[in-house]
Amino acid sequence: MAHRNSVVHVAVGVVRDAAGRILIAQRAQHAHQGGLWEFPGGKLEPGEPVLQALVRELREEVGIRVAAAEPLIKIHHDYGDRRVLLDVWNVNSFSGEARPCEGQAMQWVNAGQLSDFAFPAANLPIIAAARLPAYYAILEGPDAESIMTNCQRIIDNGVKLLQFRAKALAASDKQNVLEQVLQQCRQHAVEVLVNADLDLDISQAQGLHLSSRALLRLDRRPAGMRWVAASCHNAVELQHALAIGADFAVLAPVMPTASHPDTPPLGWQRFSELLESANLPVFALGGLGRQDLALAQTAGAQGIAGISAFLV
Ligand SMILES: Nc1nc2c([nH]c(=O)n2[C@H]2C[C@H](O)[C@@H](COP(=O)(O)OP(=O)(O)OP(=O)(O)O)O2)c(=O)[nH]1
Ligand SMILES: [Mg+2]
Repeated sequence: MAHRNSVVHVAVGVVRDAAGRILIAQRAQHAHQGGLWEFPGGKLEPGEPVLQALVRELREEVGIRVAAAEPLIKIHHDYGDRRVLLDVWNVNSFSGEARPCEGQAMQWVNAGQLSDFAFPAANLPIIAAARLPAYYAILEGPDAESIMTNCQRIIDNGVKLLQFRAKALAASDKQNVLEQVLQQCRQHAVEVLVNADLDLDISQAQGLHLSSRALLRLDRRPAGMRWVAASCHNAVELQHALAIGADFAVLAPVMPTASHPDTPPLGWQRFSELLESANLPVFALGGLGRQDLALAQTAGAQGIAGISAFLV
């Protein structure tokens, strides 16, 4: 029995096959959170490094040999009868065929199907993280033509998630340009979140992106949206994003950036500290490029967000 005040550190794997399907299993009825679905994994043994525990647990529970894993997200959760730290890793590289070694029910599912299964409460942000890509592009430009050119460049760079910000556009052009962007993105299966400050009809978009000011004005998640995201700069804003039920946040600026020359950058150390208690997928923004992805993930990020990062 775990001591009431100790935190149970758990290594968890989001295992993906070549087709991009994710492996889930059902927890034994008598176990903690029994009967619910989970990503395979288990408790670290005393003194055991987390990656070693991940490799051991995935071998014991589903019979695969992990070849490589990258950090996805860390979740702190208090179940009342137990406090856990879920240390979640992406596993895209493994050998052997997954099988239910402990007699548990097991399935490969598409990321979009994850919400059809009952998971423990702590898993909500893990499911968001598993569904989200590693890049989030912010679409800006001085006029309609440059916005459409930038949109195409972002798509050509393989980005699948985009925020329509377009702050500099004339108010009368915004709705029209948004519609063109939505059409272009739809053809390439790119999801679009619209910045809430633009005050547009977003019924055809996949989500809403809240500026930090818009975030702090809300006390609940806007209804009817597939994705709700928020721009954050500090712990208070991150906490508020979590409290209203946002799916993910963008935390900025990590590095010095030309667009906000007067804002002191957080740096990776502070960024990483803020993520320790975020319990949400968080993209790193500010002075970064696609080449910073591994660094960002090591600091606990979902990935990289940027304006110019995806135009080159
Ligand atoms: N593996 C896993 N555990 C999760 C998830 N979500 C979640 O809240 N948990 C919790 C439930 C448990 O309290 C804890 C995992 O412990 P566990 O019972 O699986 O540990 P274990 O595999 O070492 O099992 P055992 O040897 O103690 O039987 O983390 C998840 O997605 N995967
Ligand atoms: Mg387990």
